[in-house]
Amino acid sequence: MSQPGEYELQTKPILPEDRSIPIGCIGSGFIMADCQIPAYKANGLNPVAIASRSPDKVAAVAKRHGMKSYATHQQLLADESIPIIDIAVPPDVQFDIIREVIQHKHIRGILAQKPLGMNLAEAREIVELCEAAGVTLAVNQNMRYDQSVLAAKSLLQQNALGEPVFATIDMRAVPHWMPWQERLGWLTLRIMSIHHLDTFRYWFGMPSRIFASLRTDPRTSEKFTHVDGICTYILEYENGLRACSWDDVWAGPMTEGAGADHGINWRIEGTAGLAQGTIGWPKYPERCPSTIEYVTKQNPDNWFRPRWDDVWFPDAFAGPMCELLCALEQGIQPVLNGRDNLKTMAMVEACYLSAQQHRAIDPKSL
Ligand SMILES: NC(=O)C1=CN([C@@H]2O[C@H](COP(=O)(O)OP(=O)(O)OC[C@H]3O[C@@H](n4cnc5c(N)ncnc54)[C@H](OP(=O)(O)O)[C@@H]3O)[C@@H](O)[C@H]2O)C=CC1
Ligand SMILES: O=C1CO[C@H](CO)[C@@H](O)[C@@H]1O
Repeated sequence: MSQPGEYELQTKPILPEDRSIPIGCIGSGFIMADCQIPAYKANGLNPVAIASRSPDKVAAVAKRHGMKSYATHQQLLADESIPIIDIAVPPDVQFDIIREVIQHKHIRGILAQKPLGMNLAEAREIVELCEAAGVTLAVNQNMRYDQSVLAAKSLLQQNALGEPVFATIDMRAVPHWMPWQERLGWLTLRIMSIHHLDTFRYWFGMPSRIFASLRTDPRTSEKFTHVDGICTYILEYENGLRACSWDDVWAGPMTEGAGADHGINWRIEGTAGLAQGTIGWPKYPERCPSTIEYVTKQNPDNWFRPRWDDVWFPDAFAGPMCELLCALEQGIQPVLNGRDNLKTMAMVEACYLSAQQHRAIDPKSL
């Protein structure tokens, strides 16, 4: 029974009516093999075939998940029974693959990985090519489907917190290493901060200005030169809201043995209430659900602490694919559509520019 100040919160994606639409997967690394495909299967979706660079690895992943394996993605794309393509390859490889995908008239939808392009200009080209080809493009900004992020969005949509005043994401955690990061010289902004920037945009819309300050990660700078190690940024909104995040992917000398006190906390303060939570992925492979707790002026002595068993890695990875399939069923654009994602890409670009020029940047001007 609900009490005053208690809200119905969404923590799961909306499933498509028809879950049997065949999905073809390109890439067989961690995120495809251990997160995307298991999440699709758990929700009754239908990933049928997979292809990537190394046929032996692909065959092993295909066997594990009961899928067909193709030796090349070109062979997969030629299979006219597969209208949906799910891509999870390094960012510098993604554009060429999308270019090939849209040559095939039977393909109706693409779920691409974040970052959509190597930079905003490339992401724009991808969006324009997909639009011209009539292929629906969605981007896998799946932090939006982290259960606590969805729950917070529900609170905001129901105006439970009043006008948002101040919001923070405090990350002290080391993301899993992807070998191509060294080749690209990227550590945090296009890898992890892109999720936090996208989450702020999902919660509050597009900011007017971003001020970012970055420094190198002392551990990674021994391996390769980068600018985006530990990243801090402040988003300024016209209505006075300030949202900021510090993405500390070093987390103290954690991996050098000084203890493992790591995690991610978020908090939204509004004129009528406060919500705060944790993000569970840093404990992966342990299944550690994200959390939320909130209190409002309607019932000031009562903190509500709804809980669930689902986790971001892997469960939340069903969200963007469900969204794409629902959008195709209804003949509309997914909320996570490619053109909309250009705003998130612009926010990332604004962070790079801001840090370089030591001034606030309006992402809408890029
Ligand atoms: N949305 C999210 O939460 C997350 C998104 N990601 C994104 O997903 C993507 C993949 O990440 P992840 O799985 O962790 O990375 P991995 O390095 O584990 O896997 C990359 C995959 O791409 C394949 N690949 C590499 N080069 C090529 C190529 N030239 N042509 C075709 N395939 C190629 C690799 O092949 P091979 O098996 O031969 O090495 C491998 O199967 C990245 O864009 C990353 O940013 C990653 C983590 C989380
Ligand atoms: O997108 C992402 C989400 O979180 C992961 C945590 O290991 C990152 O590595 C990744 O790139």
